[in-house]
Amino acid sequence: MPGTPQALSVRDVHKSYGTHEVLRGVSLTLAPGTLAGLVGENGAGKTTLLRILCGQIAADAGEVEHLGALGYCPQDTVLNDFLTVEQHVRYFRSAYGLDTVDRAEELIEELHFAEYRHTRVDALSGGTRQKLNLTLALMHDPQVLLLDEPYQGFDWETYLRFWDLAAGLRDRGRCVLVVSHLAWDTERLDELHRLRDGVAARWEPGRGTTAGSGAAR
Ligand SMILES: Nc1ncnc2c1ncn2[C@@H]1O[C@H](COP(=O)(O)OP(=O)(O)OP(=O)(O)O)[C@@H](O)[C@H]1O
Repeated sequence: MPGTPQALSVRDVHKSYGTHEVLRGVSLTLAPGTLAGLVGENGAGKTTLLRILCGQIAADAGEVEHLGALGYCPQDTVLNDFLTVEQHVRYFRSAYGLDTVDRAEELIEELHFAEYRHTRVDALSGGTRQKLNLTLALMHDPQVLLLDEPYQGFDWETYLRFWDLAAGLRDRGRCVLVVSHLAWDTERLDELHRLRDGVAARWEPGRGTTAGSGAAR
């Protein structure tokens, strides 16, 4: 809708690694209260785009804007093997400047791993590490969430809980972008975008792409 502030706005983003042109003008807009998917084949540039969106790397050209705080859950967990779950939460509380860890506690309960609160990361299963990774990305209740393959290693129950969590965030007005190499469970999404040949396009599986990639909603 014209005039409505977008939660995330990406305009004509370009990125090359040496002579390898990965992003060739990506445009994408997401409104507040949107649960969106971004799919693309291995190597399509999804992680590159997310790293640009969260400021980890610079684009060669283009503009990115977002409302409020941003949460980024990277594909690889960024955890310290020698710290417990609770120590990670305390560390991130301080990094985010939060008064309480109430939201982290809620997420730990929602994702069902409270029993590992005092366990060191090197003794956690891969799925539980990923639950902690997700909790750390969400515990400051960001307005915009960028989740790179967030359900890797989750068992079925946890996978379903993840989607409940994502839908709940959307219902509270958050903008959630779930990135995957598979167009899987797309009916859970409000909208789906595909990254291909360096550009993003709105995509309806089985019905093809829609011209004008940035013209979401
Ligand atoms: N730091 C880097 N230096 C050089 N090339 C890179 C770098 N990071 C990524 N690439 C290349 O850029 C392309 C896009 O990589 P990227 O990780 O963004 O893709 P992706 O869509 O996330 O892939 P996947 O689904 O496998 O995670 C790949 O060809 C990759 O090899």
